[in-house]
Amino acid sequence: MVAIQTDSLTRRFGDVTAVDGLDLEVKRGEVYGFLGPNGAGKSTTINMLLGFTPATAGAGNVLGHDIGRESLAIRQSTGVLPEDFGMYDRLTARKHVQFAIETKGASDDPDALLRRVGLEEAIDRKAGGFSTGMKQRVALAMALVGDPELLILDEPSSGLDPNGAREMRQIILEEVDRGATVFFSSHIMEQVEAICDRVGIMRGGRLVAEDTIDALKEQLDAESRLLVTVDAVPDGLLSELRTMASVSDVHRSGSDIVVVLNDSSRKAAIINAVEEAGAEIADITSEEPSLEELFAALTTSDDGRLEDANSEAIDA
Ligand SMILES: Nc1ncnc2c1ncn2[C@@H]1O[C@H](COP(=O)(O)OP(=O)(O)OP(=O)(O)O)[C@@H](O)[C@H]1O
Repeated sequence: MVAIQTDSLTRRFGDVTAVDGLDLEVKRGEVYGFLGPNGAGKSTTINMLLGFTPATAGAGNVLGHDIGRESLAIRQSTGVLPEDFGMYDRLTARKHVQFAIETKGASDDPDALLRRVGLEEAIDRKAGGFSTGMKQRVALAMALVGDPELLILDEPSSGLDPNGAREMRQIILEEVDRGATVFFSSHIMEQVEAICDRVGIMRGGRLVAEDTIDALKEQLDAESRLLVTVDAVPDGLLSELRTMASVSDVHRSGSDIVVVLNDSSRKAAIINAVEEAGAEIADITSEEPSLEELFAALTTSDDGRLEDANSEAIDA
């Protein structure tokens, strides 16, 4: 079953094509991370999915409802945390959540929802004095009203401190456990890596990559690094390693031999070669590329190659 589907969805603002022929498919029960640099078209896509912005061309449906004609039904069964969330300064946190409960015809307990998002101390306080993170928590409580089938969260962790971001992650996982689908945009790669089943990466209004994080790393031929700590580097070893298959770089960094590989299954062969050359291995560490590097590769370079941006090398 599909939760979100778009077909060549396009939105232009004058000369700017914010979203350009987007084909998305998010399955029910999935946690889908919608990524991309500033201005890539994420919020515009979300606004079209919810009927806040009409599409210029293309089509889409959310939970089986057409985004052009049935946005009310979509919003009724979706919990939304919008990018710019306006609050009523003179209303308390409880009033905000009560308002969302009434709008949805739900029967939640507003205090329980506010406790769940960590705002138990501020239930009766007016939102005018809330910090950005507190407002974000109220918005999340409102999004959770009515146990929605789908949560659409635009930058859910913005303004949250590290504890808040962790709690947000926990709540998202609890929602998925009860069967919800979660579609969220984020710039926090750690968070995305921790909870997403799949990610889609937008650039210039187009989806430039979409898959599981592991599969994306493989598709990109992403480089992994093997750090072999040795007692001493035998003469000629570095040159020998450089000639081995799948090795793209070899250098020495202190007592480590750093081998950059574009096929992580070749690690055992490297370790064997180091041992056969007579070096005593004290430690072996392997570093896989991070989502951060993957994101940078897909959104900044034309050839999609990963940059080698880690330790400073001292060439032997
Ligand atoms: N109402 C609007 N009028 C004119 N241009 C707009 C409007 N909304 C968005 N845009 C433009 O569309 C493009 C995509 O913007 P959008 O807000 O969707 O990006 P985003 O990926 O959500 O960025 P961010 O990560 O900064 O939130 C940008 O060039 C933006 O300036």
